[in-house]
Parts: sequence; structure tokens; C-alpha cells
Amino acid sequence: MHKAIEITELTKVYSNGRGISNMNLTIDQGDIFGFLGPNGAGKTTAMKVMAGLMRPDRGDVKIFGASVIDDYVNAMKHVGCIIETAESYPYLSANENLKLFARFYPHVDQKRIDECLEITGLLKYKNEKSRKFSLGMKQRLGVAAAILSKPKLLILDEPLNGLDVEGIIEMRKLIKQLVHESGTTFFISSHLIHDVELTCTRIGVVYGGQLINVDYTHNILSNYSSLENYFISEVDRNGRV
Ligand SMILES: Nc1ncnc2c1ncn2[C@@H]1O[C@H](COP(=O)(O)OP(=O)(O)OP(=O)(O)O)[C@@H](O)[C@H]1O
Repeated sequence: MHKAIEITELTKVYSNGRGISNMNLTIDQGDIFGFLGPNGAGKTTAMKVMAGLMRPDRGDVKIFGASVIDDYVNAMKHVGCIIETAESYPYLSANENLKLFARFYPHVDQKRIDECLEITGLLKYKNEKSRKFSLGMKQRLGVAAAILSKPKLLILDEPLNGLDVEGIIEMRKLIKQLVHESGTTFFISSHLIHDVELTCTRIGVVYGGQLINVDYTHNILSNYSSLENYFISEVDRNGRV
């Protein structure tokens, strides 16, 4: 069985010298992987390369065995992603927005759109324009669009950004539901330590453009009183920048 994601020696340095360097990471199918790091650590840069939105200086990302650089179409076949923000057309309804996305996938019909609205709790707002949606509802619409084609892997960049407590709890439930019902693999970036602790089964700490450690959440929590203590100790061990 292919690994869901294999990142090797991934390096992307911007002209100002910042970015990511020499990241190596393997994600198993079924993982809910948390890519944890403070603002500017390099999470979005790595995810843009993973989603094929940016070319790395060096290294590769394979998704279910296919390279995003050499075999982009096959690599992306089983991926849904939300990078930076979940965009929608404000003057279109939730249903119309999803219909637009569905044009990319010949097998996605109205029945599947309704299913995705149902899964994300938006069915009752199906005909409302997304302009009237709260941030949490917009995020859910983004997830509905990302899961239309039943991807085996969802890459979500800061999916909890700007959500209130209820929105965060709902999004966490949705992620766990998708893992439970469809065995979806998740790669989620976040700077919210507590939430990563509650949501993710495996965690990678990114700091200063480097992936400084990767471990299972249950291992971390059996050695540290909280993920926050682990994070601080890992950052100190590797030298603050
Ligand atoms: N287009 C760019 N040009 C130059 N520097 C950039 C560019 N994009 C990002 N950077 C820098 O690269 C570093 C990594 O940024 P990145 O956006 O990947 O971090 P992040 O971990 O996603 O942070 P955040 O949580 O704030 O989104 C930062 O120091 C950032 O300032």
C-alpha cells in the first residue's frame, strides 16, 4: 500500500532567505496529521508545494505514490484541499457554488452535492447566498467543495482560523466523522496547540522552516503533561530562532 504522503528533502527558500529547508515526512493512510507551528514557521509554504501551487527548489512530494512535480494529475486525483482561505462566490448560493466546483468532476452530480451539504450541515442553507454565511459556515462550504470528489486525502491549511468555540468543535467533529465514515486521511496545519492535541493522531512540529520532530499524539501525551509542554521543549531543544 502506498503511503498517503511522502515528503523528501523538501526545500523552498524565498529571495529574503526565509521558507522551508530539507523537510522529510511520511504520512500513513488514515492518519489525522497535525502540522503544528507558529506564524511564519513554513506550514503554508510546504502545503503550497504539496498542492502543486508552488515548485520547490529541491526535493519532492509524492501523494499515493505519484510525484506532484512529475505526475501532477495522478498525484492530485485523490486530493481535496483548502489552502489559505476557503473561497466562495458570495452572490451564489451554497448549492450554486458547489455546482461550479462539480464541473471539474464529471461523476459529481446533484445527489453528491446534496450529500456533501448534508455531511457539512449546510443542507438547510442550500439556497442561501454564501455572502450571508458566518465564517464557520464558509469554512464548512469549503470542506463541502473539497470532499465533492470523495478524495482519499484532505489537505487543510488552518481550517480553524477565525472560528469561534462552537465552530471549532463542529469542524473537529466533521473531521472525525469523515475519518470514521470514509477513512479519509487528513493533513491539517494549525498554530492552535490545544486543538491539534484534541484532533490529530500524529503531530509534526515545524519551527523556523524546519520540521523538528514527529510523533504520535498518544506517545507525546504519555511523556508530557500537555502538547504545549512538548512543543516548548522541542523548540528549546532545537534552539529558538
Ligand atoms: N512569497 C513570499 N515571499 C517571501 N517570503 C515569504 C513568502 N511567503 C512566505 N514567506 C516567508 O516564509 C516564511 C514561512 O511562511 P509561511 O507562510 O509558510 O508560514 P506559516 O507557517 O504558514 O505561517 P502562518 O501561520 O502565519 O500562515 C515566513 O517567514 C514568511 O514571511
